[in-house]
Amino acid sequence: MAALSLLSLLLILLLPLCLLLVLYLIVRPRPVKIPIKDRHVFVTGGSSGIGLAIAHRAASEGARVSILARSQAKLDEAKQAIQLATGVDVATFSADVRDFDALRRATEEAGPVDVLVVNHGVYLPKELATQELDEVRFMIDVNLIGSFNMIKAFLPAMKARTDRRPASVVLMSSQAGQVGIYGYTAYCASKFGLRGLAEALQQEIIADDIHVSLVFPSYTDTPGLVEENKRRPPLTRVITGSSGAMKADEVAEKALNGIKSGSFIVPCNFEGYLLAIVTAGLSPQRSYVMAFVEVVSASILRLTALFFQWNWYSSIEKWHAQSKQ
Ligand SMILES: NC(=O)C1=CN([C@@H]2O[C@H](COP(=O)(O)OP(=O)(O)OC[C@H]3O[C@@H](n4cnc5c(N)ncnc54)[C@H](OP(=O)(O)O)[C@@H]3O)[C@@H](O)[C@H]2O)C=CC1
Ligand SMILES: CCCCCCCCCCCCCCCC(=O)[C@@H](N)CO
Repeated sequence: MAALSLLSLLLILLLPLCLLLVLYLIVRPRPVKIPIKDRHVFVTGGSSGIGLAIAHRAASEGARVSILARSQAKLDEAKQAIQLATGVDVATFSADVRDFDALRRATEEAGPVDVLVVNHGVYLPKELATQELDEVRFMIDVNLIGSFNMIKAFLPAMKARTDRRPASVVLMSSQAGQVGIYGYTAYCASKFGLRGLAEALQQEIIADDIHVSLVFPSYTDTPGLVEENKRRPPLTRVITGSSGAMKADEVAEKALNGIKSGSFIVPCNFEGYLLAIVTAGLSPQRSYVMAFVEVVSASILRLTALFFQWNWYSSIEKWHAQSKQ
């Protein structure tokens, strides 16, 4: 009897250890560290919000920083703020990410980039039934096609870089790129699109020692969010109610840590970790510890996710019942 319980105890201990060992051996791509100090970090949308916070942090960590956005006035303001705080001279590029030729000119002027942070983005929430197609196209063009444009324009010089250390392409998604949310149809589509781009691109550029990170922030206090708040549909508010806004600098810290540790998926808060695990799917995973957590918690988190959906659909039902009265 005692021997039997000893055996089962051994098995209970051994099984997870074996799983850890297997995962340690098989996780791909292999772990990598991306240094930031003395490297060229290029941030789109670097004149405001999350992008500005990332540029700021990268500068204070000793990177050479360039920022790109449309408004030269906002770029100058950002440049000044970063210079005042860190003493680092930031290069600015005024261009629209929808204009591929302008991006080609920017890459020629900027020189090879080591960490390309494709962060720019626009969000105009509305139910699809009433949203004009122009607004839909605007979000897809800027968020998705604009990201393609950036990568197409900047990747050739990144591949040809003489700095042989590992490089990084970072895409700023959103939790709305992991789960569909009422009022965000076009925005969700643009951000879900980035995931397909990122997963496929990682396979294509791994041989160049370039590593993709996909960042998934929740609501973040930024000038963009202030505008979004003014037009967010009531049901969007109800469904996302539990998510308070993070500070842009907190998100920037999570993003930079994720980039430096070469993480493919970069969550930004606790909810984000749960979302990352439950939506892991076939995404690459470099960390055997995270892989272990994904494998053992998959079913319980799926159950949790179903409860979330139950809650969301109850809210929608209740809303419609009330508005009919
Ligand atoms: N804030 C939030 O709650 C969340 C944001 N995100 C994502 O994070 C990213 C940054 O968001 P946030 O900091 O809030 O945004 P902001 O609106 O504060 O800043 C957006 C930045 O992108 C630039 N930009 C916008 N359109 C273009 C364009 N066509 N070409 C070049 N640059 C452009 C803006 O400059 P200019 O207007 O001068 O061009 C600005 O620098 C976005 O991708 C967003 O989807 C994800 C989750 C939550
Ligand atoms: C196990 C399951 C855990 C589930 C947790 C689910 C939480 C979902 C919250 C989604 C919030 C969306 C924030 C996007 C904001 C954004 O991107 C802004 N730019 C939008 O305008």
